[in-house]
Amino acid sequence: MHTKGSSCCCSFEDYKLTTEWLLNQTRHRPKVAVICGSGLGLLAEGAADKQTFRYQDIPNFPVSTVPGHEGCLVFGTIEETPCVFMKGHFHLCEGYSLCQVTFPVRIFKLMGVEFMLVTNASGGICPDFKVGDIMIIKDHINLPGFAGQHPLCGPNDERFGTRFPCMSDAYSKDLRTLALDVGSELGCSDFIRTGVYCMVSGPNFETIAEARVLLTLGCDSVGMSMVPEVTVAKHCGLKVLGLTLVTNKVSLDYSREEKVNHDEVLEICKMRAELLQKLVTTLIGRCQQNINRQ
Ligand SMILES: O=P(O)(O)O[C@H]1O[C@H](CO)[C@@H](O)[C@H]1O
Ligand code: HPA
Repeated sequence: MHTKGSSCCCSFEDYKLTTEWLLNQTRHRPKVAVICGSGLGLLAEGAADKQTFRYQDIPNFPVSTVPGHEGCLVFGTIEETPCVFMKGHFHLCEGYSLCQVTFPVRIFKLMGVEFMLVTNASGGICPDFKVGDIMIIKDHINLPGFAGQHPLCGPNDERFGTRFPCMSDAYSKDLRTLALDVGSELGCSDFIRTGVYCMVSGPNFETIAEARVLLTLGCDSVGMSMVPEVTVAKHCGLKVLGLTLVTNKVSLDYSREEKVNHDEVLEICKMRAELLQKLVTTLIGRCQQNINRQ
């Protein structure tokens, strides 16, 4: 794997090599992939028959450098659904190219994954949002993409998808409806929201002027990840659900004294991890019913 500007630096052979390595090391054949954002690695704990690989031991895999990202791939089953969990993912601000950030998504596709559930932490922009709310992502704004930092820039490999993919339905409507239903069954409708997520490159949290711009643009929450993975997943035909945990309220007002920091973000993730795990586990069971019906 080599780096070439911001465009794709991985060849089809790189993806194939990693996929074959994993398929040779595990008997699991995942249908669902779950990407666990900051402090949300616990989501993998509900899986049975687990097999774990550290990122540094997987050929071509980047390694996690952000606190709260354990850096391992966990295969297992949830209610008989074969799954793979990424305990930790990669960020542009760690210095990775977007091709490296999204590398695992194409591995999942080549392994036979059909559904991808992405979770992360974000700051609430919508004034109605409260800390601890879980937002089902309806749509996103790819702010780095506006500036040419886009995971699909560079030569297009038709084996993954078309040159100009449609992104108006990146987040599956069926899965969003399912998530709302499951949330209501679990009695957490009060803090389940739906909205538009915006990705910024980070690593700094937003200035107040930037936060006001995001509000004007129609963003409900803001974070430093997820959009590249979702874009690449949609490009290669995966069905995607995005859940973001609102870990802090983004300051829109110069008189507000609170200052956000990553420890606080991890603290809120810890507080909500058990509930998110229940939500994700139940959703995976329902995805299986969907797979069986196909
Ligand atoms: O997106 P995840 O990995 O959850 O991490 C979130 O938490 C970090 C900030 O505290 C940022 O990296 C933001 O994107
Ligand atoms: O306020 C935030 N801004 C950007 N990313 C984040 N991740 C958690 N909270 C935030």
